[in-house]
Parts: sequence; C-alpha cells; structure tokens
Amino acid sequence: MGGFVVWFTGLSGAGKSTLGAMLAAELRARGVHVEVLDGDEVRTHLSKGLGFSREDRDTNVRRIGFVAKLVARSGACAITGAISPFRAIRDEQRAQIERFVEVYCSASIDALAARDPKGLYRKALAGEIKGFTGVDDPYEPPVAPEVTLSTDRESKEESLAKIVGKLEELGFVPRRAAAILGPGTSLSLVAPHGGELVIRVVQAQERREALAERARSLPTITLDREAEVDLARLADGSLSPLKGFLGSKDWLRVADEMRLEQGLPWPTFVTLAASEEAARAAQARGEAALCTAAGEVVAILEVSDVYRPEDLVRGRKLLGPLGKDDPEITRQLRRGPFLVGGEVQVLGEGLPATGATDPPRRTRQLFQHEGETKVTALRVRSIPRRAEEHLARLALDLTGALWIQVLANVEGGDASRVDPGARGRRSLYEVLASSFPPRRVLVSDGIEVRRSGARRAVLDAILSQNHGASHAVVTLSAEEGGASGAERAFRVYAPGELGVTPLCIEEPFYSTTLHAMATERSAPGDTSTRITATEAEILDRIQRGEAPPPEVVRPEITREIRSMYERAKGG
Ligand SMILES: Nc1ncnc2c1ncn2[C@@H]1O[C@H](COP(=O)(O)OS(=O)(=O)O)[C@@H](OP(=O)(O)O)[C@H]1O
Ligand SMILES: Nc1ncnc2c1ncn2[C@@H]1O[C@H](COP(=O)(O)OP(=O)(O)O)[C@@H](O)[C@H]1O
Repeated sequence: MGGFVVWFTGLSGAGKSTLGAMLAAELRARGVHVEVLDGDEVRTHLSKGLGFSREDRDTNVRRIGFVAKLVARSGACAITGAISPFRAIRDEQRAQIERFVEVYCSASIDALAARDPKGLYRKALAGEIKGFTGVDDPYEPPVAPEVTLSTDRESKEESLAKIVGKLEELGFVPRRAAAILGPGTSLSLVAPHGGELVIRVVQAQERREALAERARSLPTITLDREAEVDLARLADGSLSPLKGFLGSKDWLRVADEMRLEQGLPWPTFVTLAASEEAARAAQARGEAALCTAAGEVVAILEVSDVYRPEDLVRGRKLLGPLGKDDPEITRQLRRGPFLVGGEVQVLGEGLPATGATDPPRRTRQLFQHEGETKVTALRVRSIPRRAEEHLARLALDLTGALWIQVLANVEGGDASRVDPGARGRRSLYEVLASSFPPRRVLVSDGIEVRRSGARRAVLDAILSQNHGASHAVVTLSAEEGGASGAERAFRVYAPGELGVTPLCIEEPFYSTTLHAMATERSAPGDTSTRITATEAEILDRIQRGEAPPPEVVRPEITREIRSMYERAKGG
C-alpha cells in the first residue's frame, strides 16, 4: 500500500508516545511495516546533545523528518513523536513527504500538569526549568492537521480509532476484516491446503545468521526468475503445503495425476532449474546455497535429488489427466537442463516483493474473525475492464466478501507500452473498488511467473485457499479450454479434496443484444454481438489519445490510466 508518515505533535504528556505505540501495534497487526521515531528515543540517539533552544529544536525536528522520509520511501510507515512546536518546521517536513498525516494531540495545561508523568510541569511551573514548551516556550498548534485529538477529554481507544479511521479513509492502510465484513460478522476460515500454513522463512534472527554463515561454504545455485518468485511463495506459505522444490517422484506424479507423490492434490510444477555443474555439486554436497541473480544468498536447499524431466518421461506415454499438449508439461520439459529437488530454508532477505501486501498470514488476519464466513478470491492479471468488474460483482453477490489480488508478470509487460505494473494496476482496482459497497472489498497486489492452462487455474484456487478464501473465481481463455476446461481440471479430484470452491466462469463481454455483461454461456452467439478488448488493445488506444468504449472500460478507469501515461511521460 506504499509508505507514509504519521506525525504526532503536541505538548509534553499530551499522548504522542502512548498513541504512537498503540498505533504501531494496530498497523503491524494489519501487516504494515512500522518504524517508530519516539521523541525521547530520538534525543538519545539521532539528536544526542541537542537542547531546547529554537535552533536545536528545529535541527531535531528536521533530522526526524529526514529519517521519516526515508522510512516512508522504503514503503514502511514512520510514526514520529516529537513535540515539534513550530508550524513552519512541521510544514517543511510535510512538503518533503508525499503521504503525511499530522496528528495534533491537544490537552489543557491543567490536564497535563495533573498528569505530569515526568514531573516536568511541576518544575517548569515552579520556574525550576526554563523554556518549557507550553509554559514559557511557544507551541504553535497546527492549522489544518489531518487528525485532531483531545486527549484530555477522550479515551486512548477513541483517540486511536480516530487516527486509524483517517488512515483507512486515505487508503494508507487496509481495513480490518471486521470492518470489511461489517461488525458482528462471524468468520472462521477455510484451512490452508494440506491443513496448515507451511512458512519456510527462518524466523529466528540467530538461526538465520547461522544458516547464512553455513551457506558461505556451500555450492551455489542461481535462481532464475520463476524459481525466485516461487521461493518467495514458499517462504510466506502461499504454496502450502510445499516445503521446497519438487523432487523427481513428486514431479512425475504431478505430471501424470496432478498429485504429489503422497497423493495430495497438486496441479503444477514448482521446480528449481540448474546447470549440470551446479546440480552435480549440490547433489554431491547434499546442500546448496540459493542465490538471486544479483548473487545474494537467500536460502539453503537440502537436496533430495537431481533429475532431468526428459529422463523421467522417456518411453512413457505421458499424457497427464488433461490430455496431450498440456502447456505446463511442455513448459517444464523446457526447464533445466537439470532440476534440483529438496526442502528450503529461506533467509528472508532479497526476495522479490511478490506482493508484500498480501502474504497468507496477513490476509487470513484480515478475513479472520469468529464463526463461519465465505470470501471469494479474484486473481486478476489485467487492468480493470468491465469484464473483471462483472466477475467481482458476481463474486460479491455470492459470498459477501471479495479479495482482489492484482498480479503482474515478473517478466514485466510489453516494453512498447507503459506497463502499469502490479502497483499501478492495484491503484486502478482501488478506483473500481470505490464503486462497490464500502468495506466489502480488499485489494492487494503481487507478482507472479505466468503459468498457463487448466493447471494454472487450479493453482490459483489453491493459492487463494492458502490466503483464506473459500471460493475462487476461475476463468480460462477459450484457447486454454474455457470454463469447461477448468471444470475438467477440478474434476481430477474427488469432491472435498480441495478446501476451496472454484467458480468456473467464461470470460465476460458486453452483449449488444442483451445490452448487458454476459458470457458465452448466458449469451451464446456470434462474436459480432460482443464488445470486448484485451488490455493491450485498451492501453494502445489510450496511448493514442482515444477512449475505449465505456462498455469495455469504466470512464473513470480510462481517466486514471491516461493520467498514469501523463505522469510516465512527465518522468
Ligand atoms: N524545555 C523543554 N521543553 C519541552 N520538553 C522538554 C524540555 N526539557 C525537557 N523536555 C522533555 O523533552 C521532550 C520533548 O522533546 P522533543 O524532541 O519532543 O521536543 S522538540 O520537538 O524538539 O521541541 C519532552 O518529552 P515528551 O513528554 O515525550 O514530549 C519533555 O519531557
Ligand atoms: N486519549 C489519550 N491519549 C493518549 N494518552 C492519554 C490519553 N488519555 C490519557 N492519557 C495518558 O496521558 C499520558 C501521555 O503520556 P505520553 O504518551 O508519554 O505523552 P507524550 O509522548 O506526548 O509526552 C499517558 O500517561 C497516557 O496514559
């Protein structure tokens, strides 16, 4: 959701530290990375030696603003808690920080003197301390803060709710599931595939450091983009119950039956490609250090086996349950030259942001409440057209809660046009979500290696289940087999083997005979009665200064895309 700064200001004892700590806890519970720059702590480190003269206070506040800006630019939330008494200096920080929320903690001097947690008001009022803010040193209240609190008249919880409400309203933080699904909604979520979330990132710092040290002596395997993104998904539990990359026995049964060696449904391949030299070295040692293309060690692999897919299929009529020309098998036979299987321990740094806003733990937290609920997942790979909106409304009508995960291909888009990327697409879906009933739709984003065909559709459903969704919208293009092709893939498994219910729908279009959105099933007929367009066609038209038909894209979405182009051209 992007970084931002929450800037508390107010007299000593007004509540900056207390509310800052409560806010940090609330945001962390929502999966937001938070750094707190508390006034007292800053004066122990960053501003050590500074006093309370006007010049020292200005220097102190400028240093805080500089660090807060860096934290926000890295995508995290910075919470600052200095008195910051002078308006001009606060406004100077606001001007440098794109997403700045000023929280004014007001309280009467009498109330503060009564609190006096540090006994400073007593000393200041007795003249023992000179130049104490609010007593004999100026404090300039904000003119138009985003949030104004009266901490001498409202409870801490009321104050906190005002701050969080503003951050939600600004779209800086995701809403809590209870908010999305309405108060009193009771939720208990579908279990992850295989029964539990399998998180492969090493949590303990010490263990992580020990593994990083051991990795220095291991043979290395460099991750290609597919393996790097899959490793990030193994790390956060999205690919539960996998603990690593497929070994040869799993590979063969997945190809043949869309199951792991032990029989659990698993539709497609999660594999680690390596050169023969690297594969042999890893096999000889029994372990390998996995590195990004930049050479950063990000995981340790315990090698189960090394194999070549073509050796596995030689002499076999490998058709798989989906028949010949299975695109995923074809694609996997091209990976290599060797594949290395085994469990991974992820050291947590350096992996691509596969959608840091939506690892399963966080989406489950957001959906989780009590009792029973239904959440439909809609994984989208294009800008929001009327087609995606139609699917979203159908899903919302069915289960009452909708999670839209906006995916961008890790290989990037077509260089000939401005690619909105995952974040850009996500902001377009936020525009779309604003036309839905409030607090019913959660939008997050991620990147993926684009897989194809019915196996990808089943993987989409399992990824959605691991994130807590009970239903998953599944669409396949006509070339990939359409809704019936997807349904055939899900029929490989017995009812109930998957915890998620797939909603297999043909790709929607605008029907000129029905004057409404429809699909092949509800409006069969020739394509001359259909209005639709691919993302590429839409982006090209907008780039040429033309507007796509409103039956294909909402005008407000077109306007938002056009402004993206303007910003991209403006640099
Ligand atoms: N003269 C004077 N005026 C104001 N405050 C004083 C002073 N001397 C010490 N203290 C203690 O220092 C804390 C304020 O430091 P800040 O860095 O927040 O102040 S400033 O923003 O640089 O003005 C403030 O702590 P908080 O209670 O956290 O605000 C005071 O407890
Ligand atoms: N609505 C409120 N918001 C914040 N603090 C409050 C509120 N009501 C009472 N308090 C109390 O006021 C004191 C605020 O102290 P602190 O957070 O250290 O202030 P500051 O950091 O601004 O100096 C705490 O003892 C807190 O429990």
